[in-house]
Amino acid sequence: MKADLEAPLPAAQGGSAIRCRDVCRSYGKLKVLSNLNLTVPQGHIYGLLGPSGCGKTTLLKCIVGTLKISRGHITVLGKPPAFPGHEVPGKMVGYMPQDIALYNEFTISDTLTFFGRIHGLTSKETQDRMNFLIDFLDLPQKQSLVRNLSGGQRRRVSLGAALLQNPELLILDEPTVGVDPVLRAKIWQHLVEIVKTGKTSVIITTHYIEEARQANVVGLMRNGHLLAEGPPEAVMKLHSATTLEHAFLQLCETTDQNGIKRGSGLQSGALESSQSFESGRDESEPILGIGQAVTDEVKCSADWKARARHILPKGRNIAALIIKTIVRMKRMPGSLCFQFLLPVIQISLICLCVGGDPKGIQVAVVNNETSPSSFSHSLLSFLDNSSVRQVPLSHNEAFEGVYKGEYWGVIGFGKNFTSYLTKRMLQRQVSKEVIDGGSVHVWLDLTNRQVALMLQQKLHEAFQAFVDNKMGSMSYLAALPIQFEEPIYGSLNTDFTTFVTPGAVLSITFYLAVGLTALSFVLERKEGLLDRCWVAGVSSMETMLAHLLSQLLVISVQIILMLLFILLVFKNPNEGSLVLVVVLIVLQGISGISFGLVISAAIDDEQSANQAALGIFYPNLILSGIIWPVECIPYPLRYLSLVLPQTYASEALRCIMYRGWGLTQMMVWRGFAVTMGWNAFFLILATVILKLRT
Ligand SMILES: Nc1ncnc2c1ncn2[C@@H]1O[C@H](COP(=O)(O)OP(=O)(O)OP(=O)(O)O)[C@@H](O)[C@H]1O
Repeated sequence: MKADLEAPLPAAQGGSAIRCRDVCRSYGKLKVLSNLNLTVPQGHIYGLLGPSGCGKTTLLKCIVGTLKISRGHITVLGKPPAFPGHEVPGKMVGYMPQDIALYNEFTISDTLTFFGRIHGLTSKETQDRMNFLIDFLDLPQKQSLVRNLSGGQRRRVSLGAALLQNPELLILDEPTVGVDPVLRAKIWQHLVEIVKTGKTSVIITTHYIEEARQANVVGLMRNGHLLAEGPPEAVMKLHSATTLEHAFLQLCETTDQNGIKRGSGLQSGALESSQSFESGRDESEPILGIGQAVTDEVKCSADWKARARHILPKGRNIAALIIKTIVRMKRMPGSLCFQFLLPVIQISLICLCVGGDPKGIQVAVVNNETSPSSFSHSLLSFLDNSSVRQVPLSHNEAFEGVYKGEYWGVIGFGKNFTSYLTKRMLQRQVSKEVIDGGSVHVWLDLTNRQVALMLQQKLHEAFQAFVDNKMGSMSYLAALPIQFEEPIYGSLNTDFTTFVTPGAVLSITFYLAVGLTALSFVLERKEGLLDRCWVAGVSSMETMLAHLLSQLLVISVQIILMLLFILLVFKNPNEGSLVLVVVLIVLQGISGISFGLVISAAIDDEQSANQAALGIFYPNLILSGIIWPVECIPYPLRYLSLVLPQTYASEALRCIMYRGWGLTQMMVWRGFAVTMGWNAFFLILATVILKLRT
């Protein structure tokens, strides 16, 4: 039978473009590829056929290196994928994933230019190839936006991106879905043409089994096994079938009858001893573990320079990714405005609505003195009218109003308030009755502490002003024996907003960066864009760096706008160095980006990413001492609070802005150190998760 299958291959083109030996891959407990052997000869078209879910895409992802195999061995164009110095992933391979995997905001021209940049093509080379591909693939005008194209047109643009750099190996995952029969024939004709040179090899999956007759070799896959591999005519002949589809059915029946079950380990025996066009493997061999010696394993080595080049990020790729982000931003002005305006709106709302003094608080006044020249009237005239609205009422009405929630308290004066207070001020010894009658009595609704505290403070201020007015230079006689001198830091009229603002700026910068990073990466991964760029030769490190740099541009504008608002519009004080202020906020933005990378590395869908970001938002905001001082947090929780990214950073920013401190002060450098520590931790964690998940 083997002889049958060996016969009709076209002229030998040298070695194999792809060799898979005993390849295994699982998703959790689901074993998708099981001891799979496959060989794509150099200069041939290999049609990989099989029912939906049999593992074709998984195999292609293992071949291009976006998925790591659990066991076995793969060589692509002579070396394992992602081997240092090897251009797979990279320029040598053109990959068209099953998903469209194109940036919707790009035009056709942008798309091809982007991949041209990554492959290091000159503008002229890209233009020439673009003109050819637009004509060949019957694409609309190159300035057409991808999002406005039909499904079939997008698929053809995706194919164009894979063909752009004339790669040595083309890996096409269902390129002809949604393509009309004329164009499908044209694509196959093109593939046949390009392999004729012997330099290009193609592996293609398709649901249209019959179109694979144009392939030089077909591999029939089922349940993660390769059932047969050989030239289409030979496979059909072997099963006395007139169509490939029929041959495939026959093969499935035969293997079912032979009791070949998934995971039994017998499949490769069935294939290699009988139906593979390639010979030479002893099926009694054990399945290979990683790192075990294999007879046909290619031994590769790379010197330290190649390894260093492999690890070091390439400026060309970073530049291409940054340009990509800028082009996308330009195409989404609404989203860009939102990114710039949202932090300004948020910080403005905080400055306007959080921490200020309550205004227009209704208070019932029960004044039993009737004379307008009485002390009670005089004292009430010093009460801040913008904060406290006095409503003169009878005793009963006043208390009823408070019980109904109409007033925040009752201020009461006895009918002899003026005479008792005068006695109290002038006489050394007075009776309790005089003390009582000469006091302002206040009953408060203390359910709102801020309102109650403000009322207490306003009453104290009014009394002090009244005493100053009545007693002039002798006012100290009626003052409390506690004197608040000029504050050392801050000013007497500092409100709580001043405390909240620095932490809020950090928190807004951090969370916007988390959200935008996580969302953009999760969406790019979901749409297959990250994988596609990776196969084109962009490393995870380059992707992260490019995102970091482009996001820094956005963060810088956000920070400038926020600072302009808090310093110039809301007149927040800043006694310290503006440079330190900006650097600390930028570092917090980088923390946000790094944390967003962690989320996107660990989570695949946007809903879970949103949940993760939201899940930590409130606990972090509350525990970081941003809206309420850390000193109020009970002890075991306070330790947790102190290790969070924004706790020491907020304190440091307040110290810079309000105390004018610099980096020599521990409370300032500690904020910078903790932020940088978190940055490093998040970046390392994201890299480790990414590595573990491939
Ligand atoms: N990321 C993943 N996590 C878990 N299971 C997965 C994942 N990707 C694929 N699978 C499962 O692996 C199996 C093989 O999927 P794969 O996409 O490789 O099949 P396929 O042959 O390409 O199918 P189709 O022809 O429909 O594209 C399927 O059962 C699929 O559900």
